[in-house]
Amino acid sequence: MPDVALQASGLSKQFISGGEPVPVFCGVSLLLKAGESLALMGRSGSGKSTLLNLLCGLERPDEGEIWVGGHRVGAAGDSPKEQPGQWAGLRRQSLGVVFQDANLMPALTLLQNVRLRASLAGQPDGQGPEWLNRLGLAGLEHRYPDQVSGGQRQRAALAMVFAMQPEVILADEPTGSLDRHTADEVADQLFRLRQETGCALVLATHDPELAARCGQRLDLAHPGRQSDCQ
Ligand SMILES: Nc1ncnc2c1ncn2[C@@H]1O[C@H](COP(=O)(O)OP(=O)(O)OP(=O)(O)O)[C@@H](O)[C@H]1O
Repeated sequence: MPDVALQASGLSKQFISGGEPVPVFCGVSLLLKAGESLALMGRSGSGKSTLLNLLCGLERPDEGEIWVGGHRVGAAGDSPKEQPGQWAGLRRQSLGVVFQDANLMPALTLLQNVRLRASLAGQPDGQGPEWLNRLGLAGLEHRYPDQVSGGQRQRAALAMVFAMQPEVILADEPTGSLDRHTADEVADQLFRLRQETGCALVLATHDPELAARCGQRLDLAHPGRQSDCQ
């Protein structure tokens, strides 16, 4: 695994709403080595999800560059024709993305979801039961996502992402919809497995306790950040 897992430099993004530009953030930079973790903090609407979308290629930056595993993969001026395939390959193999919801395919069991994700990443799918077991889901392998609780779905989504053995996990409020006790359990499993596997982690969260478990913190609500945007 390369030493620098994820790097971004000078990222800026604005949307157009009602014909008017709406700046979200400007000049955002970050650097994560293998095994490091970063909490993305900021009030609602400060751009946490938007930044995660840039870091996994679902949105393009207006300015700035992104490197994954030492390779420059995204820059503001890149041809849109070249980028989708490159980013899709990274999301298949190197970038494990955990969104707030809609991570699991509803027509597949938890085990089938984990196996599919592992095999798409070129990893052994025979370890699916083990990943589910490590996330505390033994016995639920053959249930469908709508037959388990929200916390169990979040754990299955994490099992799926760890089964990819990615270089980087990007997680958007992975415990946001859970009660405190379940959120703590899911967070414990997330950080334990992150440490074991050595992947880097970027975590968008409103939860200061969860953020405190990350080695680095980036606050998108920092005063002046949006007013810096021209
Ligand atoms: N496709 C879009 N078109 C226009 N504006 C958008 C679009 N997507 C996001 N925005 C705006 O960009 C800003 C940042 O949104 P984003 O979802 O990244 O914030 P967030 O920090 O993740 O919020 P939350 O904590 O509520 O999830 C918001 O003002 C939002 O309304």
